[in-house]
Amino acid sequence: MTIFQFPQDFRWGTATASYQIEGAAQEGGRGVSIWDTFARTPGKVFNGDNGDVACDSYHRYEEDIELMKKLGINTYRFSIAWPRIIPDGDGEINREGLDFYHRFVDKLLEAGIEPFCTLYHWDLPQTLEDIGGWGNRRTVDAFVKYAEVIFKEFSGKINFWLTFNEPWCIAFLSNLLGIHAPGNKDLQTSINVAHGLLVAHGKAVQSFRRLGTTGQIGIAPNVCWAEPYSKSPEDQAACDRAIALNTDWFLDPIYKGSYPQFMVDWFEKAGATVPIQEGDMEIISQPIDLLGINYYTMGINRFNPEAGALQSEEVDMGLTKTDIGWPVESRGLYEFMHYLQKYGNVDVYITENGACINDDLENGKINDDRRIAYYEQHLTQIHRIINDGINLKGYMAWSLMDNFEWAEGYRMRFGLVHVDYRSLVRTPKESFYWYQNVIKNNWLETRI
Ligand SMILES: CCOCCOc1ccc(-c2cn(C[C@@H]3NC[C@@H](O)[C@H]3O)nn2)cc1
Repeated sequence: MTIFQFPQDFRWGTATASYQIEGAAQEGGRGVSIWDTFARTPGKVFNGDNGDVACDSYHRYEEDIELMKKLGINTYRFSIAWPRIIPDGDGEINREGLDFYHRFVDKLLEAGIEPFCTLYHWDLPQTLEDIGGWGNRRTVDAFVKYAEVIFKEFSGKINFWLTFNEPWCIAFLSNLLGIHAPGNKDLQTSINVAHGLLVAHGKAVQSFRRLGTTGQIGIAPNVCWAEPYSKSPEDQAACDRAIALNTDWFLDPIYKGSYPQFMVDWFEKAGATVPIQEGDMEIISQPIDLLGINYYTMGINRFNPEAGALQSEEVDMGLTKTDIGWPVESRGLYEFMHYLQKYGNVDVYITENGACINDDLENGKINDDRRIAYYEQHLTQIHRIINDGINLKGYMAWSLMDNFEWAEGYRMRFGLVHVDYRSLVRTPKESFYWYQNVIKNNWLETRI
């Protein structure tokens, strides 16, 4: 057995997102989001599942906060649903939506839990998608207006802010691969979306500073760490492209004021260009205070000219997989965090990490040992990373509870707490109690 002690000020938390847990999709003045539309499009979401009810956290948030208190977390990452605040995307403010989040945030603060707020976690008002979504500058300006409403309302209550969750998913998973909403499958569209959200990010950071909003602000890319299947230069280049599209494509503009040229050249060969306007890169590269990093798995990749826009194919190496099919390999988190140092030793929070393990109730318990093993491996890497002097300041497990896992619907379960979607009864899993013990001790006791 080994004991890994964490820093005294290390933040322990969990993460969720509005569309995945709230439900009440037609309540409180909420408008329609692209995920309401996408989920109702036949064949897009497993079993035709949608977020109409989800975990009903809109009504059960006090019960959720009691679970957080029991878990012992001091930080809770959530997202605000833009369609609850400005239902048609760019028009009237919905006071009822603001009041809901005030009640929620006040309860969190009462419980001694730090709110860690994501402004955009994929639920774009449908009216803005109807005019071209993030590729239309009107959507960018509407986002800034929405962000300013939230900054003015919650400054002083919220001190940790993220503009966007997983920009690669927003741009490429959703507009090149078509797997998430709105489901486009076009390279130029996806590059336009990526650029639009980056400009929106930069403008929102400018507003954050101008309004004197309390706290720190950043963005949360999801990581793709890939290592070459062979020593061939082609396989290494295929890995470089896969890593860069999730990370450098977004963080180079933010930290360096320019896109990674080798990727710009790669896409130009495919006939796609970045729609940069005068002043965009200066706006995008507004200094930020922190980074959220979402890590789930890593890949062993090789060059394959038939393997999509990047010609980079992940090879199945026979590793243990979670129930969503992702290899369990915590080493990639350690390697990535050292890769990230090229942007400086910036303050980083792991804003998502977790395992899809679909164990169900057995005699009133959920013995999700595989999830415990996943967390033990990844928290061991977190300890190594901190010991290397990297400014890793906190960790939020994905997720507090089972919830709507996008195109996978409700069949894929990432929660520390089981949700019975018929009764909405919440049941802490064995991993909940394991994580509770880590938090209480502020140390990790490995079993080997
Ligand atoms: C067959 C081709 O496949 C291409 C890759 O397809 C995917 C799908 C899904 C993901 C994905 C899902 N998650 C978890 C979420 N993070 C945010 C939060 O809302 C969680 O629910 N992270 N990444 C990545 C890649």
